[in-house]
Amino acid sequence: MSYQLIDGKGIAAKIRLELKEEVDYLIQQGITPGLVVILVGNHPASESYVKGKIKASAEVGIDSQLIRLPAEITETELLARIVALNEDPSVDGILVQLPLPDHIDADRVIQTIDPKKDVDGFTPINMGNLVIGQEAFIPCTPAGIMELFKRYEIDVAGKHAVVIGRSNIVGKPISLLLQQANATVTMCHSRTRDLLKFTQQADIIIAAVGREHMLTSDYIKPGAVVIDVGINRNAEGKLVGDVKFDEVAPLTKAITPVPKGVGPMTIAMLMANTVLAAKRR
Ligand SMILES: Nc1nc(=O)c2c([nH]1)NC[C@@H]1CN(c3ccc(C(=O)N[C@@H](CCC(=O)O)C(=O)O)cc3)C=[N+]21
Repeated sequence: MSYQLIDGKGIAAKIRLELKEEVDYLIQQGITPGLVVILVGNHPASESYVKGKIKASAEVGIDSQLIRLPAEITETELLARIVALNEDPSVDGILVQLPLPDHIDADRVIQTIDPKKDVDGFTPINMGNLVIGQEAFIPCTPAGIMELFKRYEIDVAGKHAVVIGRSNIVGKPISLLLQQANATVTMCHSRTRDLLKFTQQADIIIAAVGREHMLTSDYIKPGAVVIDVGINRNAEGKLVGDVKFDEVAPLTKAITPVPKGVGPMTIAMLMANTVLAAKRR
């Protein structure tokens, strides 16, 4: 069977071009969108993701700044840095790269970010507004997935979507967005019994597990749409998804690859949220 390969990388590039036009206009109005990325310590994967964010900012015309802080920084010092950025009018978006070192309470850090500058959409205010369907910054990965559905004209209304994973960053928000788009959503997770029974009924599968190649062909109903959110490093250091692509893809109607699927869309949506924050300035 032939399937559609969802080109996240290509769509993300297109979105960056669209955003650049908006940013050019904002700059003419005297508003240069500003994004600050805070990286604490040197988590190897974070280095690569942060680089992607800075590069995309430059492309779109967003004035970005990377603040590198030592792994030993105290929580109090980190919170003070965030408070200063909250008060800086040239800063539209603040992103604190996760994970943080163990001695720092990530929840407290996130709660310190001004919700108006929370371009990750991780603060309780934005999360809460998402839950009740009010205007909010939508977390970038789920926003990117919904954008892919839109651009590929994949209608989710009335479909059965099975979300595997219940994280605050992906599982919870994507399940809400799918419900708002009139899908019927089942949430599965590490304690779900007989996961197969659920996924085999799914028209749409969102795999956000974090386990290399766990989704094999036996999980799939023929003609399903499969979105792979996994970003696992295998033994050779290669980026691999949660989905065993080679055997799953031929069964699907459409599928995202890893890399070049959801990952680049996450960054594109971060750019979009930053532009939105600047417009609301
Ligand atoms: N506060 C915060 N916000 C985040 O949005 C956030 C975070 N912390 N911590 C880590 C995760 C992960 N994440 C990715 C972003 C881009 C790619 C991406 O561009 N991936 C490329 C490949 C990149 C590579 O090869 O390293 C791809 O899939 O094609 C992946 C993962 C954002 N995250």
